[in-house]
Amino acid sequence: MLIHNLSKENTILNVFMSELRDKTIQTDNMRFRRNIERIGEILAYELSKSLHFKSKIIETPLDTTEINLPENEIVICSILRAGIPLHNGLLNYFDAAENAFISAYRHHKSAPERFEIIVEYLACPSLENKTLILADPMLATGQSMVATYEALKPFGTPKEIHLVSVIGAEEGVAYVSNHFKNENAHLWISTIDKNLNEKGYIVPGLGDAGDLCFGQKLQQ
Ligand SMILES: O=P(O)(O)OC[C@H]1O[C@H](OP(=O)(O)OP(=O)(O)O)[C@H](O)[C@@H]1O
Ligand SMILES: O=c1cc[nH]c(=O)[nH]1
Ligand SMILES: [Mg+2]
Repeated sequence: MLIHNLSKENTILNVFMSELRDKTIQTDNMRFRRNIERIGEILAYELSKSLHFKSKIIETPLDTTEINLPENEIVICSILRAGIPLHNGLLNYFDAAENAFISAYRHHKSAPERFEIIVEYLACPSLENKTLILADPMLATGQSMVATYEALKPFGTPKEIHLVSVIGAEEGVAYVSNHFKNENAHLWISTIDKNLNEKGYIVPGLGDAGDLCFGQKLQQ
């Protein structure tokens, strides 16, 4: 799997990242969601550099011109809840993409450090020979991404897979990297943090992305 870590370069992305992480600024839910969406747009732009382009002739009012346009049939699959603003950002750029949604949440069992991934809802078009984008802002242990990919297998075999995320933990990045090692796969990520705490939260991270987007939920 090819890893594209955007934090290696200084860009405007750093402003959006600093606002997501800042414990005061991040309490503005609308700004938090919008910053994730804006990062989705940046990641879409970066990912677009790896698409397959074909030349097309366009007629302007004055003449014709040749331009290369992407040919990929894209399906964006986001993981509820926190995936929704990232999904919107990707869809803002990939106008013609088809869409899939999956609910994968970490269900904490008896001890806070133990959880399993519960997949309950799944809506997906055919993935056969398409370009699959899996979007989730947080890549902590990597289990949600992998459980999602496994749940999507009955919908067909994509010809390439792009994982899109905002913050990953080194452990989760290693886990998905290993899981997708035999696939034509890329990871597009804003930054990678060192640690995971005992509850599976990324450190320094930003906290609970789902809650920061949409408010706290009652534990099931
Ligand atoms: O890499 P992992 O260890 O699997 O963790 C990442 C997942 O955890 C969060 O979801 P959460 O279960 O908090 O659901 P939510 O989006 O509804 O808050 C996050 O949005 C990812 O989906
Ligand atoms: O740090 C983390 C890990 C998983 N999910 C989150 O929202 N934050
Ligand atoms: Mg959450």
